[in-house]
Amino acid sequence: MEDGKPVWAPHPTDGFQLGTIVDIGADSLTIEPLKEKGKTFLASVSQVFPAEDDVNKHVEDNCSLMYLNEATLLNNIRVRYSKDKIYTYVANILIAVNPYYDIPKLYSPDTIQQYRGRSLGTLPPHVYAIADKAYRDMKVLKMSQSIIVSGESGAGKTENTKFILRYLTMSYGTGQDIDERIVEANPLLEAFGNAKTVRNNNSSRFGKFVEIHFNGKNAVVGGFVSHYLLEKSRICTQGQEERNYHVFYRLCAGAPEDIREKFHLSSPNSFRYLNRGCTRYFATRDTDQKILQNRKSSEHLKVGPLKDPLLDDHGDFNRMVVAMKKIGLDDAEKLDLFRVVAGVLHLGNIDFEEAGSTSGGCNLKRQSSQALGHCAELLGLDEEDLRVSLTTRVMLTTAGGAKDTSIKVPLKVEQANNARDALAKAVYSRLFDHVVTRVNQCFPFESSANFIGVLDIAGFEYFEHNSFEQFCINYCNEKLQQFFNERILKEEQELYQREGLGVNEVKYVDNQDCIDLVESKLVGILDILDEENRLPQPSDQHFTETVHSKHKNHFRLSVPRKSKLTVHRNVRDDEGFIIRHFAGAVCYETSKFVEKNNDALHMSLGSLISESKDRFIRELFENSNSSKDVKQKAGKLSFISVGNKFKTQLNILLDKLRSTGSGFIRCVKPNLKMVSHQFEGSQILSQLQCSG
Ligand SMILES: Nc1ncnc2c1ncn2[C@@H]1O[C@H](COP(=O)(O)OP(=O)(O)OP(=O)(O)O)[C@@H](O)[C@H]1O
Repeated sequence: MEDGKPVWAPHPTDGFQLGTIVDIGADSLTIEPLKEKGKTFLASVSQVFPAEDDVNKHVEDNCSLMYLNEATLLNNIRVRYSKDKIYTYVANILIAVNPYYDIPKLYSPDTIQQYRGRSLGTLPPHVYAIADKAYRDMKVLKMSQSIIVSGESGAGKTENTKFILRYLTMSYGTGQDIDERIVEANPLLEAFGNAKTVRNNNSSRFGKFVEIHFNGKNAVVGGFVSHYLLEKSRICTQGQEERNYHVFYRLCAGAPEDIREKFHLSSPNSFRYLNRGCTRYFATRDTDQKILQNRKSSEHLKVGPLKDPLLDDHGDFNRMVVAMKKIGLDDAEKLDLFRVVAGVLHLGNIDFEEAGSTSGGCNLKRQSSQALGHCAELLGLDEEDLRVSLTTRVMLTTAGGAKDTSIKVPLKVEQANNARDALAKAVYSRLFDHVVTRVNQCFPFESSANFIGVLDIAGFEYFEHNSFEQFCINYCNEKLQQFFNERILKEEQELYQREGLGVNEVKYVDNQDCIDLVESKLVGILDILDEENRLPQPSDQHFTETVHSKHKNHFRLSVPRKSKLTVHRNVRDDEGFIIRHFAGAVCYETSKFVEKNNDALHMSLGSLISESKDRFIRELFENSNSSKDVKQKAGKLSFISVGNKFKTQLNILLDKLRSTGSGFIRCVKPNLKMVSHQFEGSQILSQLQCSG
């Protein structure tokens, strides 16, 4: 840094500000901001960076900045964003800032045409350029390719994924039905797997890897979607400002009268699984008038609809129906899907009260009988069987003279509530699996030469309270970061060395120890959790204590009281742990880890649902709780591990990624208000740091 020349120094909201160095201390610098002459502040030497001569100039590739550092990179993105240039390269990696509005012509068919077959860098940075590079690499190297799209919730991963899919099918499709089906599959997946959260009105609550397959002549022949970790807690409860999955509201708002009657639908107000969250519909002024008054919640009637340029529950219902038709679902299949969604809503309305006898059990509340009837009817169950299965649990005796005799154990109100919610989660998540399977059947291919896969999965997450969901997603991000390091840093450096280029070694932290902490056999956190689940009386506390005792001096693990944040210091040692991730330390609260790690229904519910009179419901539960299985497992604790299933899926995914060429897109959310033209520097900086 030269004397008197402007530098970038930290700023609490903008990330960095321009200033000049007025004094140099042992390890800090005194800075005078350009905007506030006469006022000075101290900054550590490591946080002050040289500025470009012209800070209003911008470049398409950050690597061509005179000084490449955190501050100049942030400034370059800021200047470009102010000119609607949301895409910027860092060598081959694309940074994409969410504009939160439609930039004219940015994704038009003409633009698609322009990028076709053009090398990276010949046209302005664009997601299409990354898609085309993947295609050309696939063609030239005769090797499948992957594009990893990452970023926090609301950063634009799903939108960019869709742009890639549309680009590839439009540019390299055969112009046949299959191209349209690949694009049309999205609204369907989004209806069942996306929801309004405080961070994103259309948040994907599952991860996905979408493959587009090509034949030997490099034309599109089909597609395949793999999905990961649907957020199940949302099916039963949502935060006050959040909603359940879109399909519930779309059905309530948009279903024609005959469907509404058949499935006994009404406003979101009247369903427990909806009315504890936000019950308003997304609508425009016009579409709001199309929704019948008796389908609107009191909240909606009072404050009006939610607004989002891309969402409209009434219109989206019709679009969803059209998408179903286009991908080949007939009317009966469509009604099957709606029926199960409605069945879940009625199931949620079943309430229990203490039985008032000495049994310690519970009964259904009288006013729940209608909900019970509707639910049983829609899910093809016997009303009485459903009542009994929700309020009692069957156990087989394992010893003594009466071995293998089944006994009915009454459930307490809280246990019955849990059983009901577990059934709702199981039914809905099976339904979601079915939607994905069905989507995959609609673009089948017999064989393919290569594929281009696009990974759209949640980025690193840390909130004030973090649970099993964040634990899984951050474990996934550790694995992806390791892959990124391997691909971008390690392989590039090896190349430089091979070619004898004197490039300074870029240091990065190997995170294998963190991955091992989670996934090692027996001593890894996932295996410790499974072990806990198999105990006769598993508990979150015991699990947490075991984690701490097995990894006492692990560099990556510590107890919550060592946190820098007060909220975490209040968490007891047996209530949580801190993991030092590559992107920062996260405190996980382990309450419900045991429950969330188990996908099995209790025995009575398992056999009830898998023996439904309804063919569709039976098919959803095929290969899971078959009655034979259940009987065999009787006496033992039924347990299906969520964590280890995810680990297996993730390892398959990573093997796949390692066997393909790769491209990376880092999506950035410009502000927390979800509005256009607002660049909040400091939080963007932390996203860039999180992405390594
Ligand atoms: N390129 C874009 N142009 C216009 N609007 C965009 C663009 N990218 C994103 N958006 C807007 O931002 C919203 C959030 O984007 P998106 O759903 O893709 O985020 P995400 O990273 O997938 O989030 P999540 O992890 O919650 O699913 C979109 O619904 C859309 O309104």
